Amino acid sequence: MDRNTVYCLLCNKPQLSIWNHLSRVCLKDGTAQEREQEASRAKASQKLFSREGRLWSVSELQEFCKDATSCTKLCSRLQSRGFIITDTPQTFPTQSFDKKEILALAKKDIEYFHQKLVGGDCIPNVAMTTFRQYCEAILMLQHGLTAGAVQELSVQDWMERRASLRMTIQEEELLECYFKNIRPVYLQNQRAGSDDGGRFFLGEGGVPLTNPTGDVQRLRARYLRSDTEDPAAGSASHSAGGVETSGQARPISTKRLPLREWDAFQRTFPVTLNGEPPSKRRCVQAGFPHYRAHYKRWRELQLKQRVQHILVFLTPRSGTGCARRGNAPQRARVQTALDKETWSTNKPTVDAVLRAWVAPQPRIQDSPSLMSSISEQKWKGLALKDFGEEKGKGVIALMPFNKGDVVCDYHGTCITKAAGNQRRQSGSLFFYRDECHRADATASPCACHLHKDSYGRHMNHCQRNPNVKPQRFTMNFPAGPRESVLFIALRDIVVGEELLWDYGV
Ligand SMILES: C[S@@+](CC[C@H](N)C(=O)[O-])C[C@H]1O[C@@H](n2cnc3c(N)ncnc32)[C@H](O)[C@@H]1O
Repeated sequence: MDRNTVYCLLCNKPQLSIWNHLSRVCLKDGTAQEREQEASRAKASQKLFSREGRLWSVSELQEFCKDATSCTKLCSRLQSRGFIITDTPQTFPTQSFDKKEILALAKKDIEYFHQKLVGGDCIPNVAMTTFRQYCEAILMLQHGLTAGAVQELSVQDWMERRASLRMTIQEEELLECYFKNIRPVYLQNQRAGSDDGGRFFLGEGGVPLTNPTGDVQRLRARYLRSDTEDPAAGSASHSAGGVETSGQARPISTKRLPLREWDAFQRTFPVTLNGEPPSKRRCVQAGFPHYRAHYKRWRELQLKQRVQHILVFLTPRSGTGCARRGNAPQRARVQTALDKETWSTNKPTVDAVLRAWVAPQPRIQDSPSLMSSISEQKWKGLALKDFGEEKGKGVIALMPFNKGDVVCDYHGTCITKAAGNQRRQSGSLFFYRDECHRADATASPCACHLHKDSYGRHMNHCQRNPNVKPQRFTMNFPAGPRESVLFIALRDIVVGEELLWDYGV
């Protein structure tokens, strides 16, 4: 090609004189200024291509070309057309490359959802799971951690020893994003009586993972599917908002919907309580080829919304006396509530509503889950953090707390005022105001939990802007009433915030 040849970016053809070409063909009706701009754009593009565009590295190609054979073919084709290929290995790597390729294939999706999470957006559940699986895969495939080590990784390891993992900045950002945005959601899902064990990786229900190897396999299955389009192409082309509009997409299951495509679909056609899913024509016109899978998932989410709507309707409001607190609603009442709606299709059944029903929260004093947390000293969503010499340890939130939530207790023995005054030198006495008793948390570990350090005694002081306050409750334990001091959130608390209370000193 002549060194003056420039590709016209409007017709994508090589031109010996771009200016003449634009004035005669592609911009013959344009102004001189428009031609000038277009010619500069084409020349700049040509320069960029000569400087950088011919250069490809094998590792870059491996991102798009999943198996070694295709990658070898692609390299030789590009070389035959004048491209320069760097870092060509003697033979293409086999085993280790095959394993790691999943990181490259899923990368675009993960980066997309990373942006969303960092920007404060919610992402679909399936995207959260994939994101977590990707983080596990980074540690196992890129950094050689065993499945056991990934499973055992603790929150303290992450907060204090993550440097030893020697991750890249981007890898560290992804794992921190999981920690700050996804793990807290899982913790909030946790059922009473379950325990996160202080582990870094949790399943959707807020309990430790049991099978990181299986997770990496599931990640592979999502991206290395053989019965649909090339996953790399799927990931790259299904950009948010619009995707392949030409050609027939083969039907796929809802589980295999490209993640970003579903996310974009939900934003384009939000699921509403009384709406209809979009028609196939609208769906395809908007650039979403997998109509059936979208349609099915849209209806599944609508059904969930409808179940929740009926449950809210059936929840007793104070003073109405329509159902006794704590009792599941009667079938007839559920049926009546359903009959009041105008839904003719996608209508939940009475059984589905009853299955989703959860008993309303009992009063603090009667809450079995709080009593269990107090006796077992298991409080979720908290961690100890070392703030350095002067301040020492403190407690931080690992999940959001709402104003009024019980965060943890001040675990100590109840002693008399006189005994408390004698031990006053200690920094771990809690003084009930205008009462004749003290809570003493001096002993650590305490006699009742020899292997545990309680959170309450490590909470630091803040006079100006405390976010929790201690409050005394008489808890109605089955064995009899017991005095407890509970820390209550004074406002909404976000992940990573230190919990502080006003010592009143
Ligand atoms: C109940 S302990 C709190 C936990 C303690 N930081 C630890 O390492 O276990 C109270 C002690 O923590 C330290 N402390 C509490 N709040 C502090 C603050 N805002 N600034 C500095 N030190 C503080 C003081 O040494 C105080 O005597």
